[in-house]
Amino acid sequence: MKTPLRIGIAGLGTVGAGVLKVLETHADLLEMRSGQRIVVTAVSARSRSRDRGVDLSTVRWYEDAVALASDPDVDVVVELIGGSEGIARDLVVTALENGKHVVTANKALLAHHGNELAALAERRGVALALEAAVAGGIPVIKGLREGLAANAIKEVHGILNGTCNYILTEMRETGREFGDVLAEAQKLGYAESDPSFDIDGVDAAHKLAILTSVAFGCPVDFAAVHIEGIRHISALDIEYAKELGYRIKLLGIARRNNGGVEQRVHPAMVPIDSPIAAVDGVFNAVVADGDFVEKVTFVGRGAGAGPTASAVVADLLDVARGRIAPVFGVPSGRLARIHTASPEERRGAYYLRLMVVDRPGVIADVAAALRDENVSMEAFLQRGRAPGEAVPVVLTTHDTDEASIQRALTSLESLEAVLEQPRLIRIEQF
Ligand SMILES: NC(=O)C1=CN([C@@H]2O[C@H](COP(=O)(O)OP(=O)(O)OC[C@H]3O[C@@H](n4cnc5c(N)ncnc54)[C@H](O)[C@@H]3O)[C@@H](O)[C@H]2O)C=CC1
Ligand SMILES: N[C@@H](CC=O)C(=O)O
Ligand code: NA
Repeated sequence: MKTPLRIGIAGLGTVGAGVLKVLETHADLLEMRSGQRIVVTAVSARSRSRDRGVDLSTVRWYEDAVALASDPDVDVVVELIGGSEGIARDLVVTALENGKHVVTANKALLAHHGNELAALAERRGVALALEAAVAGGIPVIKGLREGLAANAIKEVHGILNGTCNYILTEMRETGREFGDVLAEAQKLGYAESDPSFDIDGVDAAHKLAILTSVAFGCPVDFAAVHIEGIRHISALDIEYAKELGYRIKLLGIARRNNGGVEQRVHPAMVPIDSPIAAVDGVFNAVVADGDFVEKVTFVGRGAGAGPTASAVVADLLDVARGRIAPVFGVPSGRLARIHTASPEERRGAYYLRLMVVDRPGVIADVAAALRDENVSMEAFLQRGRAPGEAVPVVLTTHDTDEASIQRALTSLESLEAVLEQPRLIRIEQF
């Protein structure tokens, strides 16, 4: 019988408490599957008194999480504190330097420091496992790195933030306000400790940067991701999307383009009958397009205690089985830097909403601004009459260059009859 695999968990919040629960519930099942008992020998968290539903009285408690990384009775450090700097980074670096395996759900840390941490883990011959960091409970890292390893990947895209998808779904289905739904997502344990990371698209960008590295075999390059969030999505846009046959989703897209790879996170309209449009609530979806397998879609819960803990514990099983994969699918010295294609190189359709003064000649001015940039309109909506007052005018375009639509937008903004900043949402046809 093998000696137990001893783990130390730093951070006992939503995910940490979830991991304790899975380990307790499935102790025998996990041992049967891996051939090794997994035992928690040490923990660190801010509040010692909080009830986490699991008896921790025999477990060593560290006030200083970094000290846990030097405990001789810990084989694997599970980092569930969060944040790209400070304590989480110090803990992971110390654990790897001490030759301990690390399992983490921390996408911010990996997006900013993944390259050097992967190199350090390789030098020490230990695992740095990250399944929980991207799309929560969906085994998308394993899916790409192992299941699709025979393919050159052309594109990977998807819904990568559960909080935003939950907010957009609730707004659409119930007409509730953005702020109320966000508070609920926080209560459910979906949101980041700073929820602006969710709603401003930063969390999805962290995940996309990691996915891009695994999909294309390049170093993680968070700075290369173009990021827009969902703050400006209004109930009006959600209604118009419905009417035009679309749903609004916050998407992450990494696509080969002009010899490079473009990486973008932004809200997009997707056709209502596309598979991704049906992915609602806290669910995430990742679609990978491989040259031999073609499109593969992964769908599941992208946030919350149970789903995220499921991914953390699966990584612990890999460690117990002695399986140490290259962190990003390729040994870190062989990750090949790749040219970043600018978002300006996008070609596609767009939705545009303007608030204009309802008076003769305004629509002709709008049409002229688009004509001057060679932008062709596909649909046009203006309902109701409010002479002299603000009314919404909505249009969609045929495929056009991003650079052209951005120039047209600048002209439209400068029209005296355009009263608010125009809203532009990309339309993605998958
Ligand atoms: N909540 C979710 O659905 C998901 C979260 N993640 C990631 O998992 C990580 C943890 O997230 P949550 O559990 O949601 O956060 P949380 O805020 O619920 O828990 C964080 C824990 O870290 C502890 N902590 C903070 N500073 C500490 C310190 N200096 N020393 C020791 N402990 C400290 C807190 O006491 C708390 O127990 C983050 O990296 C997050 O991005 C990843 C996927 C899903
Ligand atoms: N805040 C994140 C948690 C999972 O990564 C999300 O909402 O997706
Ligand atoms: Na995952």
